[in-house]
Amino acid sequence: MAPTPSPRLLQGFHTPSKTPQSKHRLQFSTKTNSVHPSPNPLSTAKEPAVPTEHPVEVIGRIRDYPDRKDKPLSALEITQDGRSVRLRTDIGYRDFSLDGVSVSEDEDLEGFYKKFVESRIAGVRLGAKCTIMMYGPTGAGKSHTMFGCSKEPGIVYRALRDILGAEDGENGVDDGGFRVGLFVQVAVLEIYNEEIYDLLSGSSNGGGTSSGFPKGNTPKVRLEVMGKKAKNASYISGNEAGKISKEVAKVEKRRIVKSTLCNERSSRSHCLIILDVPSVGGRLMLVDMAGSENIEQAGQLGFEAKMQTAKINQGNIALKRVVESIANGDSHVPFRDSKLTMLLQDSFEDDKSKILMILCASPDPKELHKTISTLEYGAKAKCIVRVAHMPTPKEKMNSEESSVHLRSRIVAMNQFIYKLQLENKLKEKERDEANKELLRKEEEISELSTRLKLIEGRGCGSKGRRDQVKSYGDATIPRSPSRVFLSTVYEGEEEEVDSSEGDEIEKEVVEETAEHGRQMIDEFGCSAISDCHLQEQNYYFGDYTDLDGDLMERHHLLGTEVVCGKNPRDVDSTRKTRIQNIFRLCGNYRELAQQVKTPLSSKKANTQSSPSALGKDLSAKGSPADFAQQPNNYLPDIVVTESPISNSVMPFATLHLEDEFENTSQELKENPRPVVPEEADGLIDVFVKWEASKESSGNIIAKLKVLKGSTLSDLRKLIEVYLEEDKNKQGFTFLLLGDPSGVPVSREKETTVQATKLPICNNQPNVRLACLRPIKKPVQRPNHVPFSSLENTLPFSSNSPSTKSQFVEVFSPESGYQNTNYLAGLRA
Ligand SMILES: Nc1ncnc2c1ncn2[C@@H]1O[C@H](COP(=O)(O)OP(=O)(O)OP(=O)(O)O)[C@@H](O)[C@H]1O
Repeated sequence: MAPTPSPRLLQGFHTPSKTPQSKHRLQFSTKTNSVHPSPNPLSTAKEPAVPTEHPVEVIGRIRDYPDRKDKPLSALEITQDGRSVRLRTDIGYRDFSLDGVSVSEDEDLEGFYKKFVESRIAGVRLGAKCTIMMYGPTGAGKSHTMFGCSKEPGIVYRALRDILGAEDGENGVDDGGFRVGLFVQVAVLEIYNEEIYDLLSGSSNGGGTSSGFPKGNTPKVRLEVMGKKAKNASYISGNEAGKISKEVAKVEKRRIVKSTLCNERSSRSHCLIILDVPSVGGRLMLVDMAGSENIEQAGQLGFEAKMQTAKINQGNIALKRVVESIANGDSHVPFRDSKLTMLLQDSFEDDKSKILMILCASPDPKELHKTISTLEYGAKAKCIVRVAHMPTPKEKMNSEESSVHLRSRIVAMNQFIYKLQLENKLKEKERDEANKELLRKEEEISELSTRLKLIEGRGCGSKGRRDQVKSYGDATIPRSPSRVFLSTVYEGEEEEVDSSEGDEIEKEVVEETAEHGRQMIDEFGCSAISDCHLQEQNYYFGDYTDLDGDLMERHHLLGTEVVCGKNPRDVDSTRKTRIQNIFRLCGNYRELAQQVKTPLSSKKANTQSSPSALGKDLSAKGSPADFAQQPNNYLPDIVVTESPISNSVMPFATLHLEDEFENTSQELKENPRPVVPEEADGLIDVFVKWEASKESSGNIIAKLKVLKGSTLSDLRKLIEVYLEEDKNKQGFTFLLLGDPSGVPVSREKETTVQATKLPICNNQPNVRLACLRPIKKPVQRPNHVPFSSLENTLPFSSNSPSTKSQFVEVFSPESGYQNTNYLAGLRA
């Protein structure tokens, strides 16, 4: 027999657009006659997959024959998978697909409960919401399944036991204490003639309360529906399943029953047992519906009976319409059509709620039409699917606003983070700079501390040395031939040197022999002698009055003495100017020394002209300090320390000593030191004057000491140094004969003409006269830097490029060959 669904159901699937106001979009399928209908028709369509769920689970329970002795062949066949029922008739059969089918003859209540209900009850303990409703015609076993019988408890008591926990041995069930302690609240309602009654309320002494149990057969309290719940419903609460079960069993007997043709104790009302688990938010609704019987078949006669039956069916019919409306996607779901549907509204609308519909049916072929009607209803309910909640436009807008707000906050936070990172980088940079500055300051402090210690260490000695300087002036120099260590701070004065000079001028304490000072005092009558140590090179000077009564100034540096007239300008000249001259001398000699390595004490070296040989001998002697400590070697009066300059000036210091031996005092003669080859050489005095002219009187302007082997070029350097202080300094040429009739020596020949070629002065063989012819063109003198290279320090008296180049060839480091010749010339 072909299924005959209602024309409305055959209209097919709903469309979501039809349920814009439906909070829960339930979908209903009409494929109830298929053997394996899909619960979700959308799953078979080629539409985008939408998350759905199956909120209504339909289970069929086929009761036993009332009379087992004379039972006909069953009209129902259960498939092997236990999910489909085949209804056989005389003209064919009809299959109904359910979620499960149980035959009570084969499966008692316990088995049925465990198989289809127990899992739902467990979910309620965890906070799920479940509605279990019994649907079927009268006498089909709804109340039997829900409440059981004396032999076996029904779902209500099993659920209470499972949720609350049964005492050991109670109801013959030992749960091992698993379900103990869960607190529940239970309300029992009855819907009769479309009125809600509180079965827990009313008692013989005034009615039940929420905290007590109703006593006696007191009138039932009618309740109003507020929203989706019965207002002011009584409830029983506790965690003892036994006590609550007893009360539920007691009030269940208060239901209105009536004997009908189909059921001796037919339930004339719908009974709802509502169990809440507040601690977890779980809810269990157990609904035993009144029989959906045919009025005539039920044998209800009379207007009142028919009206009662009609009211009973009102709930069933309303529930059926609700299911169909939800399934059809109607804009309006008639929940308010009956009290039953009003109280069941949450069961359909709540996303967390599931419905377990138990279809009770009789295997009796006489009840076939009622069975078909019941199975059709169940099949419809089974096909209801719940589409996942779709956000409403308002919710969507709120969500979008929320997303925009969050994005703006993210942007703001990113900007804030970026700002903090920049500030952090700046602070790190400042910290690094501060650390560097701190390190610099620490280095300065360390350096200053070192200087302070050095100064403090010199302090005592300096005072003594200054005293000795004074003794120089008083001509009380000890005449011991032994080395007298005379040390002074630079120039013996406490004046601060100009900072620009101070970097180059190192104040050092030096050891000085008494000979020089004494010689300057004895021979020249210097009134005061000051000495200093410039870059580890001795320099001392003093004033004296020469035989002509002229005030002269005598300088000694590196074996070279410079004697010059004490120009009145010198009185006003600063120490700085004097130091500049001395520095230039030192610079020249340093440069020379770097070019030529001359052994000091080797006589052979005096005749050797090979630079390599000279250097070799020097290296054989070791360091100057080692050399000075060798007993057979001459101890220079200049204490040479380990420094590039002192090493470099060592040969010239020795040369100077040769001269000193020639002019040695008696004490030195009494204690002759080993004569070194250089002692055979001597110095000649060269008086310098300008050629007499309109501008010059021709007086002697300076007296210089040079080596006999010196050339005019060498002499020029000394003169130019002297002339550095002369503001009217001019270039000059040497007059070989010392008078206007003399022929000037060209600059090119100055390097080849020895100073001894100059005319003898005052008939003294070791005295020469250098007459200078001024070159009119003034020469701009640059600011010289102490110890700079010669070409940068010494002024040029001629603009001739050849002269300059020659000059450079002699003294520049690149002119090793010429330097060698120059030294050889000096020594010759
Ligand atoms: N599975 C069953 N096994 C044994 N007896 C049953 C079974 N189902 C029902 N009965 C018996 O059938 C009778 C009717 O059952 P029940 O009262 O449960 O029907 P009902 O569906 O509730 O009918 P109504 O709608 O009129 O209340 C009861 O006496 C009950 O004991």
